Amino acid sequence: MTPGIDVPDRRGRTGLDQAGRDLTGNPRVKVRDVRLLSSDWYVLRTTTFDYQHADGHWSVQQRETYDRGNGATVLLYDSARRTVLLTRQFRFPAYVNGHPDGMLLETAAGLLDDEAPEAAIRREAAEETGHVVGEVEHVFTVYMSPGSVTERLHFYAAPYNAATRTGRGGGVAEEGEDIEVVELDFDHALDLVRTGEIADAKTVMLLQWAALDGPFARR
Ligand SMILES: Nc1nc2c(ncn2[C@@H]2O[C@H](COP(=O)(O)OP(=O)(O)O[C@H]3O[C@H](CO)[C@@H](O)[C@H](O)[C@@H]3O)[C@@H](O)[C@H]2O)c(=O)[nH]1
Ligand SMILES: [Mg+2]
Repeated sequence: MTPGIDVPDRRGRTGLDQAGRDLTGNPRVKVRDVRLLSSDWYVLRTTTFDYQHADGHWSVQQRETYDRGNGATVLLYDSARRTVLLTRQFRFPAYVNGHPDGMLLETAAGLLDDEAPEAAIRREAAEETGHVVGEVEHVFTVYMSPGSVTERLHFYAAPYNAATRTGRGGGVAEEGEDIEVVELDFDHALDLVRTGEIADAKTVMLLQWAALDGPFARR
């Protein structure tokens, strides 16, 4: 009996070794085996598959995948005041890998929790920043780290202003979240990308999109 496979793990999941076994979309890939390495919070698997190379020969490959589900993020912007609303929170994985204090400036974001991406991002924006936004604009949906992490991240943008503020934000305290809401002048935010002080991929992508194609683009 293995938690996460035949009996529930601590988050109630079973069958975690089934992912990918039924894939048929790519005739050059035949999944042979899926081994669950960890399901303590998110899920780590190693998958063995036959892979047909471009020259026709087959080889056996093994790849670890880290599965934390899918996520969504939103750039909150105020065109009239030329500002954006970001969050600052402690990120241990960044801290342990060279970030000076692990306090990252990021666009509001979160995991989907079985919701549709648009519903999830409205909930996360409200929880993290205290703003209940109206229409959200879909920007793009991308794989953030396709060699190892399964996650697809859905990107959105939405206007905010004094009228959309309904609470203080800060995240869900019971989940251990401790999030500071940070309003920045848009040009200052772009400067922080240049200096490396904004070092979170989704945030860099949304700020550059806003300058190139979004609300602050020169047209
Ligand atoms: N106990 C426990 N809790 C965890 C663990 N990992 C995460 N959590 C909790 O799970 C929740 C995740 O918060 P969300 O707001 O849903 O996700 P996020 O971490 O902000 O993720 C967003 O940013 C990521 C980094 O850029 C993105 O990868 C992700 O797609 C999303 O946009 C938080 O309450 C966090 O404390 C863990 O190992 N153990
Ligand atoms: Mg979050």
